Amino acid sequence: MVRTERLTKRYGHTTALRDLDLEVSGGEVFGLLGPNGAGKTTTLRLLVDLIRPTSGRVLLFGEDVAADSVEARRRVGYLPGNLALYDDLTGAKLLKLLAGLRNHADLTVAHRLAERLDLDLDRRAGELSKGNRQKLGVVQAFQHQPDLLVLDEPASGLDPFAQRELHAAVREHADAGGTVLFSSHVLSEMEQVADRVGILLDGRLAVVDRVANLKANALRALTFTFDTPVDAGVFDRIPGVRDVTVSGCTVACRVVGNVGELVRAAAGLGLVNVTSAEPDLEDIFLDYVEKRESHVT
Ligand SMILES: Nc1ncnc2c1ncn2[C@@H]1O[C@H](COP(=O)(O)OP(=O)(O)OP(=O)(O)O)[C@@H](O)[C@H]1O
Repeated sequence: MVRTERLTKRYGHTTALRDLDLEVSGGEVFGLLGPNGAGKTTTLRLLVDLIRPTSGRVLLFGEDVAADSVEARRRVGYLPGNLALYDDLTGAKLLKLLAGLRNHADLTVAHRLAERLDLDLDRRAGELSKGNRQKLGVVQAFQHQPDLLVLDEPASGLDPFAQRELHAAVREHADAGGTVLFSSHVLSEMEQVADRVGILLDGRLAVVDRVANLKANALRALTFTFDTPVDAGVFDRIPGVRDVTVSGCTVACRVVGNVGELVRAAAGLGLVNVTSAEPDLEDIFLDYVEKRESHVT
């Protein structure tokens, strides 16, 4: 459905994206994850041919997007990161206008999704709150039931209820054979909905993997508090545990994989409290680099 070949975009001296090779199949939800400025928006805009690459190419449905195929464009739904709406139109009129531009008269899907997201289509776009504007953007991307959905940070500004409905709609779209590419800063969002995740850092695709693999292989930071000071050696000996630091009654460490043995050992030492931090993107990326280098040497 989607294939990029050495896709590169430069803005003056800034390389926003370099040598991206990516393939996404029908029925797949692919999440593009990365910090600010990593190149996510650039990638998605290249995919929908809003901007053209410096080098490399994008194939959608087996066809080069630069070929300007109207047929291929009809099969794509896009939610831009910087959503612009006609503020004087109501949601219903705006959706009708956009559907008309695509020769798509049936608004049933749009109305159903608006209802699920709790979006009032009778209000003018200019009167809508940020989150409700975002919902309208989501609905216009979905409304013609495109084969490919390209969504730039779709959950941004949505309340938890609307996020859950959005994620459900994304899953349903893929389960019906459609393809979804979406971007986010947040790993936990990927966990709920993506089949595979690509991590972009400084314009490079650093890792592509299933979410479960990324998480299972990531180092998790744990902090234990005990009722009396403990010996760090107990923790050092547990497989997968590293970077143990002790400060009074508190022990901090990082652990890869199963935390069962570590937690059991801690429980036997007068444990008062334990906190666990989600591995962040940078940590996951660094783990991968570390592992790759240790394979090479
Ligand atoms: N039109 C432009 N002109 C010049 N530089 C640009 C332009 N668009 C993007 N860039 C630069 O390209 C890089 C990638 O930007 P991009 O918007 O793709 O990142 P992003 O991952 O979507 O970031 P964010 O999460 O903040 O939206 C950044 O360094 C950005 O400053």
